[in-house]
Amino acid sequence: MLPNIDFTSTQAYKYLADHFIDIISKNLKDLFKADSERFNKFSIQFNDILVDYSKNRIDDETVALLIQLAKECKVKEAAEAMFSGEKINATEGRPVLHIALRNRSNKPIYVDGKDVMEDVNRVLQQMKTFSGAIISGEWKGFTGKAITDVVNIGIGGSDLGPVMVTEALRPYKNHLNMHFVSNVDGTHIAEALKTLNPETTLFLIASKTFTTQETMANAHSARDWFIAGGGKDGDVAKHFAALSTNAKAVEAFGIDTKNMFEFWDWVGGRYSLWSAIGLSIVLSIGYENFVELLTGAHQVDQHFLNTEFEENIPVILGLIGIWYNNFFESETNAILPYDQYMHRFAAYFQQGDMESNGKHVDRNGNSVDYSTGPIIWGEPGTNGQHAFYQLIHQGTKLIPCDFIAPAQTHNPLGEHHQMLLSNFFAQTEALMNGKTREEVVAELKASGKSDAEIEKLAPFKEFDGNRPTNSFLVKKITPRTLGSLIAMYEHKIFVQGIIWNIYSFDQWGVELGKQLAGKILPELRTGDEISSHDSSTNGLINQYKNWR
Ligand SMILES: O=P(O)(O)OC[C@H]1O[C@@H](O)[C@H](O)[C@@H](O)[C@@H]1O
Repeated sequence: MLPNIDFTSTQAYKYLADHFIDIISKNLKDLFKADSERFNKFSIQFNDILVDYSKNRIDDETVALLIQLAKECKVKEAAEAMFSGEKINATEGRPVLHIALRNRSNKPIYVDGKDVMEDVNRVLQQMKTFSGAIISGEWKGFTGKAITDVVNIGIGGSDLGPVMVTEALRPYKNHLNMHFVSNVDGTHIAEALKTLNPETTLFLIASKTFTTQETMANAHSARDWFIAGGGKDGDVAKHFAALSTNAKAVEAFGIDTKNMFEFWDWVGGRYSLWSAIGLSIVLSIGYENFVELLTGAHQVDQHFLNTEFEENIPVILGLIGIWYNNFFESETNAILPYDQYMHRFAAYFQQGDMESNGKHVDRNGNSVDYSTGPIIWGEPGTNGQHAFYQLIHQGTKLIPCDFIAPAQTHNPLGEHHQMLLSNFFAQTEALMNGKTREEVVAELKASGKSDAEIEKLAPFKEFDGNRPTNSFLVKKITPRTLGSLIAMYEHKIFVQGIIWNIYSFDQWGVELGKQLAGKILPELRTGDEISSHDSSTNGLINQYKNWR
């Protein structure tokens, strides 16, 4: 059972509310000046990842009170409930066990009396054998040629994780060309198929439920293309595999269940890249590297479960997020990787975080009167600097930012990496320190501006600073460090969901639109004028019919 506590009625929350009034008047710059130990105190190194959270609007008391909050909200007990296979996803009646998928210790984890590790290891072995045959070229297509291209057809959690990881780990990739098709917009699959040869293409139909409209439509179009390209029904087994929890639907689609890679309803879609959904990752970087990814995540799982809150990265990150969300009333959180390969990291955690904690009903079924999950967004640096950082530096909104950068690049090229990292360090420093009126005036004077010009320009060139950041300095982006980073964010989201007293592992909010689209689709099939909706929806549908 998960705890059921209104965090706003805890002692810690009341103390934090008072303490907030004190902190709001303090400047980060001064906090650094006042405490030479601040960086040492407020940074944690975990293997090859240094997490520096010292540039946050916190002091010793803030951290102590936030930790008290986590304790009062029984975060540890909740983590233990998750790790031991309790059905903490109560609205779907399921355990939440992505941690079992990367449980490299193989310590048994029981669901309804059965050790799930047997199934986990069986499917991992199946993925190893299959990927080995495809990568080595031993697996032949219907005309006897080896596979050259792999198309993962899936959406949401069955797409974002595999895309993000295969992109982030491109330096580890083999000769197979990877393609990802998610959108039901026919353009997506049409463009992907243009360059492909049915004789040498393998399709992975990735869908937990195997009922998702977009994925099924794309899968059928891929199958039609394959048949039109010379494949026979009997050849489908050589070119289609399914990654799913739904064996019946896989069979009904015509995929041999021998080519089905199973996972289980205790794996949430947005937490599924560690499962059979990761087959495209395995095909791209090889099984050994996939195991490294799992190992990195497993190490963080153990850290999260066993480390005191003071040194516990996901707990600290989760609490700092709550500090901004519920006291500073910040609404968004930017994730800014200074690594081109990580360009889908923010998109991945848009689903990871927003689908998990974008809820306004607490675990009692009541509407909450506090703010929950933040809006997650971001792009790789330095591109973002030339686009939206203006608002982060000088806008009216407080935007806590996560900066992520590798110390070592996979592409040493002249001074590129030093330039990149100089920007990473500079941005967090600039956001913290800002630029005072005196500094601006001195600078303008030195550039020869008149007093009148200086007076006019100075307000626009001033930076308040005091803008918070977390810095993640990673020795190098490897399968292992990436696995660790992802798991840190996953558990951060968990910590926040527990404190907000919401269910982080369901996603009922995506259903209504799906239901209505299901009703509208038949209306679009006819030429009749539509009048069954509000006037806006009717108007749009009828104009669409006029124009199509
Ligand atoms: O893997 P499936 O069943 O096709 O689902 C894909 C996605 O479907 C969406 O509707 C869900 O909100 C996501 O959580 C999920 O990842």
